[in-house]
Amino acid sequence: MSAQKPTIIYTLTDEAPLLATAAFLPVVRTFAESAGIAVETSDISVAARVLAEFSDYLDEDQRLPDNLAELGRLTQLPETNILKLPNISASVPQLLTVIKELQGKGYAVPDYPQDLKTDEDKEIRDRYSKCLGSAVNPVLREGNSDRRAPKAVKEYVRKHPHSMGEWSMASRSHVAHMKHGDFYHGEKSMTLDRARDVKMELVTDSGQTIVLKPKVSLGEGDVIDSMFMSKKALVEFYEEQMEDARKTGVMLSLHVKATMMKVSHPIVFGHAVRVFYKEAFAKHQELFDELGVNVNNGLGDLYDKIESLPSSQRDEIIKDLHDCHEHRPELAMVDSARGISNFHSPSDVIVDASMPAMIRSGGKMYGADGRTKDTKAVMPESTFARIYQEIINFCKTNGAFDPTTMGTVPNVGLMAQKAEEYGSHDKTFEVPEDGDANIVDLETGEVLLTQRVEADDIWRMCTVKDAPIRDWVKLAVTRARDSGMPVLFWLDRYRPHENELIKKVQTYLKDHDTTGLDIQIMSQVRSMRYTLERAMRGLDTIAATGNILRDYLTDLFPILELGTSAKMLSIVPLMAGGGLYETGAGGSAPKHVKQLVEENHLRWDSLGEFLALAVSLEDLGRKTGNKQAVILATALDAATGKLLENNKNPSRRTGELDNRGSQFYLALYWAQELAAQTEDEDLRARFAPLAKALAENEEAIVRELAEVQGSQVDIGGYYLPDSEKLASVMRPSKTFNTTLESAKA
Ligand SMILES: NC(=O)C1=CN([C@@H]2O[C@H](COP(=O)(O)OP(=O)(O)OC[C@H]3O[C@@H](n4cnc5c(N)ncnc54)[C@H](OP(=O)(O)O)[C@@H]3O)[C@@H](O)[C@H]2O)C=CC1
Ligand SMILES: O=C(O)CCC(=O)C(=O)O
Ligand SMILES: [Mg+2]
Repeated sequence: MSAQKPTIIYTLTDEAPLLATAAFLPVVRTFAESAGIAVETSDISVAARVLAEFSDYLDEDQRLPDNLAELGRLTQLPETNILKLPNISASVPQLLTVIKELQGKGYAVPDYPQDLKTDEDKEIRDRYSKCLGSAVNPVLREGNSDRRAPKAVKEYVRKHPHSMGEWSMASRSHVAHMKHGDFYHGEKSMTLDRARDVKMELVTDSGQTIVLKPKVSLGEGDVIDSMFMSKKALVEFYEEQMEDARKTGVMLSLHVKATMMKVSHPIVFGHAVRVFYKEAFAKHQELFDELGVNVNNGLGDLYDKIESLPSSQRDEIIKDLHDCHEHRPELAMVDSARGISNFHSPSDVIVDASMPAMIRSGGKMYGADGRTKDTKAVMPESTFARIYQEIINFCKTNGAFDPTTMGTVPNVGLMAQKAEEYGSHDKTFEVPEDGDANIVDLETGEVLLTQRVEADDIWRMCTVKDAPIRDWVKLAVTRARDSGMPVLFWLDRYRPHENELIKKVQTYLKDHDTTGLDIQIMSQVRSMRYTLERAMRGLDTIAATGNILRDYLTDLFPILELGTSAKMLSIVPLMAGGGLYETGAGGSAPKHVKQLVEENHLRWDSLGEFLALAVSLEDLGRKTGNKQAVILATALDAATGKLLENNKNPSRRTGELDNRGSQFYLALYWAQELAAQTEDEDLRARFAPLAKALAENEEAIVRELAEVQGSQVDIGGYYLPDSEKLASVMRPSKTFNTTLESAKA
């Protein structure tokens, strides 16, 4: 970061948000620099993270610094101001494509070792695992989460509601989750009486002690959990559900979050694929083992691996796989036109986005024939699955929500310092043998938590530090006070972990003046019910939740309320005093890249960026006493309001206004707001000519932006696009570019 100049760090990420950034950054810089603010970039794309991790394999001029680690360090400084766009949390199949693209571009990064034969293989695999899954967010999110729909967005939706599928009382869609043997039913939890170092060990029935995690340092008041998922129970559950779906003729879909729960959920996913194709696996297991097939990476992995076989052998396998469909239920599809099912890749169906999409569509998903159908949504882990059944019940009884009248459900989520599942990745294991899985105090040898496990069960430990819990309670009280809304803590006293949290919430609430506030604690299912009943009547309710429900609810409610979580304000007040401003609550929208490359239309909505930038500028202005930054922020908010009022959001249809056009309108309205304000003469004088020039050229610019649409474009790569090609595709209006350039000091 520059020593004197106040700085906003703008992250460069992946897929659609990276494309949008190529167009938006020049606009941001033009405005920010007028207030003496530097806008620096930090590339934390999955490609950049791989290159940084394997610098030692690269030529000197190809090397990249470890930007993520640097940003992680900066989160600990009070002056830090980061604008974070969504990034890919890569599954193994995605990582393999990244590696292939980088190698094709002359970067000598090593192959991803599928089979661990040597120590070197293991080392490379360990290094790659740092780039897998949710590897960025837990590092940067050194604060709890505050996500909400701004008033202007709610007002916009009331005028321009999105479509909602109809719910029928006769809908057969439902959620299927385990009733025993999953993490929920086998959880143990405790609050530490003092700081302790612990280890995770398995004492096998054969008398061996296997240390799985040698040391975890914990502080006084930290909450720790030990939980396991029984493989036997999981496989039985899948078998039952698949049979039930077949018998009753309902489609089957699987919803996991293999990216965020990057160790446990790929395994959970893999078992589903193996059970579904049981006979084919039984017949070809030996060959699959030889080929190194790993269906934790999806059926796509199997298809890739059998490519190398002689065609007769390959055809036999494919036939055997197809035969399995004869006595299995119909599978929900990700892309029915291309025959890509729900089992193809663990990162294609991610529960936070997939369940809300289904609920928004009246409980339906796509089948192989391209038609939408009722579905059995299989979500093995019951801990959080039950909330979805509750909303399905509600919609079946009361019909779909009406976006023009429904209340809003903001979220205050516990996630700082790798809270709960965020910190579980290096503490999750597939159990090698039957035995006792113990969390043991390193100094005293005391067994703090013990579980009876069997071979192939998944055993994991989660932790939450005490300070983030205090901070979360404080944030919830602050939001209740600022908004006047009631707060519900979604905590289930029958779940050991949440029972520990309840005690802490009750204690820490006493640190605050809560007079006049409506703060309640209810189990997840009751919380859902209570919140939905209120939302239906137009009433607002803040959900204060743990990390997973933070993730699930901040897609669920925005998708119902606003049609997309891209229109959310998503703030992470860093515990060290800085700010992390996230853009929307959604992901990196791979489908949008496809449309851009094929038709040169980017339907990505940058509203999340606009909203986040305003808060980032305001925060920077207040903290550094930079009045111009605050004026920029106020003007930007007004411009965003005008953009919504005039409905200049990107359209989904090629040929109509897209992301680039929407950004042009934002620049126009922002300049007009600055030209109209009277608080700062310098800013007025600087932006009045720009406002005038952009307005005069509106027609030419919109035409130039529309003209390019409709044909293919080349951005020189997917994970590591060529920056010049990207700039030329994303900035196609000469008139806009030169007008913007003319505003520079
Ligand atoms: N904060 C983060 O870093 C996050 C990262 N991710 C990562 O993103 C990737 C994709 O995840 P996925 O589950 O497909 O979820 P996404 O949120 O990326 O996509 C789901 C759908 O939401 C819509 N959408 C999301 N953002 C926007 C936007 N700004 N403008 C318009 N529409 C939007 C799109 O709908 P449509 O196609 O109908 O236009 C999109 O296809 C994964 O790698 C995942 O790990 C996911 C969530 C958060
Ligand atoms: O970190 C991730 O993988 C995704 C995070 C996410 O979906 C969210 O924060 O809403
Ligand atoms: Mg999410």
